[in-house]
Amino acid sequence: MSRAFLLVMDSAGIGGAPDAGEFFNGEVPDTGSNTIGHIAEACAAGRAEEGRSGPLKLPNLDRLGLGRAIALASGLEAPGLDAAPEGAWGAATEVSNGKDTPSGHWELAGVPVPWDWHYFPKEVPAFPTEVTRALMQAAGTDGILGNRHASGTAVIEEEGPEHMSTGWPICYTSVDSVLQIAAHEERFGLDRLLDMCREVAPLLHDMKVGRVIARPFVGDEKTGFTRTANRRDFAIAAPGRTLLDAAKGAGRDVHAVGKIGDIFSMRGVTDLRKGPDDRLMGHLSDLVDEAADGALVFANFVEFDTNFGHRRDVSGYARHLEWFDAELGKILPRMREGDLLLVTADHGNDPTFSGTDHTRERVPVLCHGFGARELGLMGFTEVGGLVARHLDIPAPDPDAQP
Ligand SMILES: O=P(O)(O)O[C@H]1O[C@H](CO)[C@@H](O)[C@H]1O
Ligand SMILES: [Mn+2]
Ligand SMILES: [Mn+2]
Repeated sequence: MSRAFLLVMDSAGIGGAPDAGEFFNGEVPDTGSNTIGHIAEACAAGRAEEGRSGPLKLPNLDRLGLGRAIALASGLEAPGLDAAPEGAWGAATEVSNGKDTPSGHWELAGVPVPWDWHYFPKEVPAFPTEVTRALMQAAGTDGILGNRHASGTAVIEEEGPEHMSTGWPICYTSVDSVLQIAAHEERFGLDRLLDMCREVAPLLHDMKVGRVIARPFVGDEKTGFTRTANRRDFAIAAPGRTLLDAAKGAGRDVHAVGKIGDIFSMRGVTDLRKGPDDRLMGHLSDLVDEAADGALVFANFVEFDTNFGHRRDVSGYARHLEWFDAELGKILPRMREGDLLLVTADHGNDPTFSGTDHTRERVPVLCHGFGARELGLMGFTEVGGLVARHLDIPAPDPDAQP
């Protein structure tokens, strides 16, 4: 038996989604967005020179077939990504009606989202009275701050001082189906924030709001406020039998690295390892040695998205890609005979694009362990199917009980 390592570079899309025009950044449709492709172009043109320099260097991802996958997905010949593939490569197209993390991950794990998510309106207040009341009750406060669409880093700068004086939680949303709660780890308390999220989550899930997200931060008015790695997502449980359910049901170890545990509400997970991305890479490296035959290792690297995509930081995104690629170069030679390592993404977040939100894109499917071949265009669910077949476990099934 052999293992499967499924790695999600959060938001590392490669353009070309046929329905991109139905998704928006503000008023601008996502048509033409291409996260990795546009980063490669910006790097080649000398427009991504902060903390790095020159053309985008991703030799390991490219050897797996990244450049070919970008061309297949979007028609773009990405500068510097022109290696002859040694891996099995393709590009996947999403069908779920959402360009968010849970939609992408569930569908990759074999279960597309069967409902329309609820989104809060771009009004102030954004939340209906029922929700605001529930938030105040769960916090034990006389009010909440925010109550609008906001960027998470901006909203803690804007509302942080009042949060420190009143102790009221900062509640905000985005174009995604989320209710986010930011609170100071000491002033408000991390455990209290997590309890608050846990308490209001069922009400929001009933409304088909995908996630309640705890966004703890530290700092003060003088030095500024910074978010910590203690983010927690309280997500609706996936409908149907996911890849994780299938693996756990077959008696396999399922190692969730990063936010995978949160995204799947811990269902189908037997071991959870968290931390910032550099620590996640350490966990992944440990699991290359430790994971048992037949195990599924499912990892999400979130910083592409949170630190660079939403921040429209092209140099930062390029740096993180180059870091990931270099780390992958140390992991790949340590794969055992019969192991599968598959690198993919859950949606786009093109840092060269309009707005600050995700972009609807196809994603790469890059495999080590299947030899060199073209997998072509496929659906997101086929990624879960490929992994299940490799592990010789039942296929994920959206219509089956978990
Ligand atoms: O601006 P921040 O708080 O990082 O928000 C981002 O994080 C949310 C969850 O991934 C997304 O909906 C996006 O808006
Ligand atoms: Mn994501
Ligand atoms: Mn995001």
